[in-house]
Amino acid sequence: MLKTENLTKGFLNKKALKNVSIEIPQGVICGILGPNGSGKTTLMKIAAGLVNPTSGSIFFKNINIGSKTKSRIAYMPTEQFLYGFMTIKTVGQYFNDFYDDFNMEKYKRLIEFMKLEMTTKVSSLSTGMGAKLKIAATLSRNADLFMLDEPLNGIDLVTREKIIQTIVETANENNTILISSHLVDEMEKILSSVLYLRDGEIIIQGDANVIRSEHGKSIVDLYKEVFA
Ligand SMILES: Nc1ncnc2c1ncn2[C@@H]1O[C@H](COP(=O)(O)OP(=O)(O)OP(=O)(O)O)[C@@H](O)[C@H]1O
Repeated sequence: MLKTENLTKGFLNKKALKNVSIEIPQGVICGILGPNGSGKTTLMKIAAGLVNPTSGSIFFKNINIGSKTKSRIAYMPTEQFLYGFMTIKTVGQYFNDFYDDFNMEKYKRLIEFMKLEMTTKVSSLSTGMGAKLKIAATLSRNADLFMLDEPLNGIDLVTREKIIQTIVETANENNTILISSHLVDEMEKILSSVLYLRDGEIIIQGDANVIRSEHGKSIVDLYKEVFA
């Protein structure tokens, strides 16, 4: 579903991605795992069509990333991208107007599940509440590829569980979910595929069960070993 060939991205004298060649199949929840600065966000931004690679290629369903692919990809950045003056209700209306694949019923259900109120203004949300809103809005699209950059950061334990549950409910055989995270412990149980990124390079990639059995350890333990 998402394929890159020798993807490289340079910023001035820094290479954020170095010859990254990956293939992420349809129907998986794939973790992009790596420490700070390893290139996770850069990879997602290139796949979302927001950043151009310096060299190499990237395809989504065999089409070059561009205007055609953007409408099928739902990308949730780490930063808050919703306007402070909006209420949770108007965020839903805004998404509904903007994206043909937006499911307002799912949005209403997720807002309730996350214990948010439709009348609350974005500017008055706490960090964790803002994170829940971003997740609800992004996962209410019926996209083919969802990319969630650090969806659990700064979020309390109970809410992290809710977010994980929502991700699992959204996953199906027709879509792909890509999640970048440092909180590998909590992600382990839902990841069916993983990419380990170090310093812009892919060091391990593939099916989570195959990687577990090849290395004789969990995804978390392998993470600790590789990045120790
Ligand atoms: N716009 C930019 N200008 C210059 N350097 C950049 C830019 N964006 C990213 N970088 C550099 O590219 C490298 C990879 O950054 P990236 O944000 O992709 O990492 P990350 O794995 O998402 O990190 P984190 O976990 O801290 O969010 C870092 O060294 C970063 O400083």
